[in-house]
Amino acid sequence: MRVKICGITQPQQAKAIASLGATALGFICVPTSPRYVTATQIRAAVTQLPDDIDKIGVFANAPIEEISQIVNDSGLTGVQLHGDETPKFCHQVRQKIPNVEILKALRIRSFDHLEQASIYAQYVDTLLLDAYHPQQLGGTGQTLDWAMLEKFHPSSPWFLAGGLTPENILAALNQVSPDGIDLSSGVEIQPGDKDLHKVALLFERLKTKV
Ligand SMILES: O=C(O)c1ccccc1N[C@@H]1O[C@H](COP(=O)(O)O)[C@@H](O)[C@H]1O
Repeated sequence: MRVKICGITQPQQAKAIASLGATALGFICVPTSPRYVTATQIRAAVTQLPDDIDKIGVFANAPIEEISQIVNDSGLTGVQLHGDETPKFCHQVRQKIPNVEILKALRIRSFDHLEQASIYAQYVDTLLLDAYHPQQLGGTGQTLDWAMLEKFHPSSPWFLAGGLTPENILAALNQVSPDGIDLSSGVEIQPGDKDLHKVALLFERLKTKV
């Protein structure tokens, strides 16, 4: 299973989290976020990471030119579209930067909202389900109703996100079977400052999952 730790701001923490077992690291490219990092900051972390770690930039309603420029400048290998991007926009991003993984984050409000996922699955590589918050785009620590996802089997791989922690991860994975998990505030001391003890505990807990 893929494990993405998101909201990385410090190169040393990026290296440590990769060596603890993360398969992907996320960098927030949304200027209003307390976890925001510039392309230069991302590059400083990316250049110290092994090739087999996915480096995902998180964007929300950013213009395609800006996404493309940041990918080129930073060495990101994937982009997570976390705003109100349409399927058409996702398709245009793929055409502009074809060799980069495209993840579409959907902030799920209700069971009906899950239907959107099948539409997006045609245009992106990977889906990511996050909890809906009326004021914040992400990194909220709010969990999804996992029971709602028990029968969620989209045609593309998908990540479970939203309020995951070392404490609740096994309960979540007992209810749903995603291809990957994504944690941010659940493994932090404060926004952008990861708690390496919590990250280590997460991987200890995941090892007990059969
Ligand atoms: O983390 C942020 O500040 C952020 C800002 C804008 C869009 C997305 C953001 N984070 C993403 O939110 C999810 C879930 O986070 P959490 O585990 O509930 O704290 C995760 O995918 C982050 O990439």
